[in-house]
Amino acid sequence: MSQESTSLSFIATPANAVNGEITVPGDKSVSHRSIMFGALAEGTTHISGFLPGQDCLATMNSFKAMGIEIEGPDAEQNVTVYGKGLHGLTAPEKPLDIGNSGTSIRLLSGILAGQRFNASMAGDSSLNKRPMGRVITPLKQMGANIDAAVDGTPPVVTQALGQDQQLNAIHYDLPMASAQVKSCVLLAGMYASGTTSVTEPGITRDHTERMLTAFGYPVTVEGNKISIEGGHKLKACDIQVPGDISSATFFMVAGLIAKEGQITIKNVGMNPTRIGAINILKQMNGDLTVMNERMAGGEPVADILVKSSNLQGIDIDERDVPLAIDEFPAIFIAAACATGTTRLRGAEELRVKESDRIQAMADGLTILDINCTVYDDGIDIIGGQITSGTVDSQDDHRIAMSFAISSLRATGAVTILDCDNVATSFPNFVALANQVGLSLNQE
Ligand SMILES: O=C(O)C1=C[C@@H](OP(=O)(O)O)[C@@H](O)[C@H](O)C1
Ligand SMILES: C=C(OP(=O)(O)O)C(=O)O
Repeated sequence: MSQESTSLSFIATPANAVNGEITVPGDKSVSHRSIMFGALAEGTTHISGFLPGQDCLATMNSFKAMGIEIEGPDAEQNVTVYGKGLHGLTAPEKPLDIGNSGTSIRLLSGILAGQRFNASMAGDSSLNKRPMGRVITPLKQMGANIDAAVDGTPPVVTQALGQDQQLNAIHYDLPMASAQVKSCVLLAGMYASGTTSVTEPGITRDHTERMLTAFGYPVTVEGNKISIEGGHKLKACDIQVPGDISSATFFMVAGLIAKEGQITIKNVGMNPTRIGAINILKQMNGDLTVMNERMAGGEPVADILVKSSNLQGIDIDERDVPLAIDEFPAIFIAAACATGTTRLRGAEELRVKESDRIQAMADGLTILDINCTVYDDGIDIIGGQITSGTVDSQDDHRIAMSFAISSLRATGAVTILDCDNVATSFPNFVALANQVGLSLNQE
């Protein structure tokens, strides 16, 4: 499986102002799903604005290994997927290498559970520590022959369904607010006889539901219950991937904490299930203006104007947690630069991401002389003066990028170890950061 990372470091030296207009790369969740649905659809799907990050390329390569012809991404990030229908995948010759991507392995588990061939998936050292029991439990209830290692981590291994066997439809109450688990069960539901449904304990990103509809597959949403009947078809369509709000958040926080300046971030996806970071940063007194709201490819998008602000600590509303789940490392940097204390609770899911993001951020903030107290499901951060030092990203892209922007308010250089995985979600982060005025070097 994937090699250990080769230890790229970032050296971020303080800078006063950020300025300019940028466009961030395509949304990771939408890019993954565009390949998956395109591959399982009948006809040719054209994708524009695809994210050429390692995570989405792992999804693409997995479908190529299962016989799907895919062209691109070209220089404009266009991708063409020649779909073969719900039953057109063929057995991969080797285990699928999923790299660093939790979304790929969990959504693919739902798809592979419905196939008539055996398959196996594993990834890098970070992914191979993440919990897969959360998808294996509902898939086994559906009659899938799927397993992971004894401790519930990858490899995830699926055995072919028998010639006359189909998955059973189930109702599943999600034990945690997870769009990956919800999507996994809905994808398996396409291969089940009858209607499969899930209820979620909190609203999570709804890109799967939106894309099923865009591909002409009926899906019903009633409150927090989503239902899908097996046996329908996906029909190829064109997908415009919006800019990733999770990537944009690093530049929102950069613009807010910088002592001077303003940044405009163009074409950011504004799906209501993803805007928790905007809600939280506005409550912290952040000067963010959402402009030119419009629809593109079935998803709302807008431009965001960000101005230097005096941030205030807040108690984060727990309802915003799943809507901002990937943005907390960057929000913690905003909290470190705010006046007073920011309190987060109900965010235990942060402990099972690419790293334990509560502990990884607390470790780095402590090295930079910011006081914080860690809880099982959250953290208190007391705003203060960020100093300088060497922090470990723990191989987690979002931890690396968050500490890179912390340098805007540091008294000296912030060195960040193990930054290779920034390429999983944001390949041109360093170039864009330097373009707006950060001082970021790599070695
Ligand atoms: O469905 C998705 O595309 C994602 C769901 C979230 O994970 P969980 O479902 O584990 O919360 C998120 O953290 C991840 O980056 C992408
Ligand atoms: C958690 C993340 O991704 P994944 O679960 O797909 O690895 C992320 O990108 O922050």
